[in-house]
Amino acid sequence: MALKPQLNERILDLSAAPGGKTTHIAQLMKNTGVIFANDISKERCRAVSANCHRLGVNNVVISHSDGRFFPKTMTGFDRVLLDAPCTGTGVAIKDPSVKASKDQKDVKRCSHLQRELLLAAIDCCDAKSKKGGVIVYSTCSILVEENEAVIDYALKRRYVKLVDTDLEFGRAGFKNYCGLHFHPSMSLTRRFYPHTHNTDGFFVAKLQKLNDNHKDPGLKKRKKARLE
Ligand SMILES: C[S@@+](CC[C@H](N)C(=O)[O-])C[C@H]1O[C@@H](n2cnc3c(N)ncnc32)[C@H](O)[C@@H]1O
Repeated sequence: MALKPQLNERILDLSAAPGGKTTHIAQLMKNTGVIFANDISKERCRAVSANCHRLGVNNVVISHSDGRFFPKTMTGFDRVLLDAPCTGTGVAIKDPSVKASKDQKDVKRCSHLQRELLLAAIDCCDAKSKKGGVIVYSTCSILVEENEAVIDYALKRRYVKLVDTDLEFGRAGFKNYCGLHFHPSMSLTRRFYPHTHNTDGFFVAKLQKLNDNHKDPGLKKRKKARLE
């Protein structure tokens, strides 16, 4: 797992239901430390609770709130996972209805929400954490709008850098795509395809937080305009 949780850490799973990854993280942490498992859906939070009980997990605190506002409640996590809500284009092989039920509006809506959630995930993470300061972003979509474009947006707004996912297979993320140009480090992200890797279509990026400030994306342009 790209998140690489360590014993006794403070972990946040920002959109956690039904809890597949939360319970796996708990297992890797041998039930030590604490995992905050949040999801916007109260109904789906019940599934997180049921799965934790079923698997003997006892280091999880479950909350249901809109992850975009989570930094207002709590920050200072060693590691944060955002397994983001997405169009699910990567699982079309299992659920062909995705192909007909999603349109460009859904893609835009998801991409917008993913950007907001990723900034929130970064803001919840502690850049000074001795062991961590790590954020993992994943989707089960293969669309650039939901993956590289979201990461690129965050790189411009927060002090984070892409690091190796340590995953042994998968293709490199796109640095350029249909006239869009992303940060050169985008090759550190990983794409997975059903026809190549015999998995669901999936995307994973790992970010290291460098400091807790926010970047001002318009600053360079304004400085340049002042000099001209
Ligand atoms: C891909 S699923 C997460 C799957 C989970 N990581 C697992 O392994 O079981 C995405 C989740 O995001 C939740 N979600 C959607 N919008 C959200 C928001 N604004 N804040 C928090 N969670 C949200 C959905 O309810 C859904 O459960």
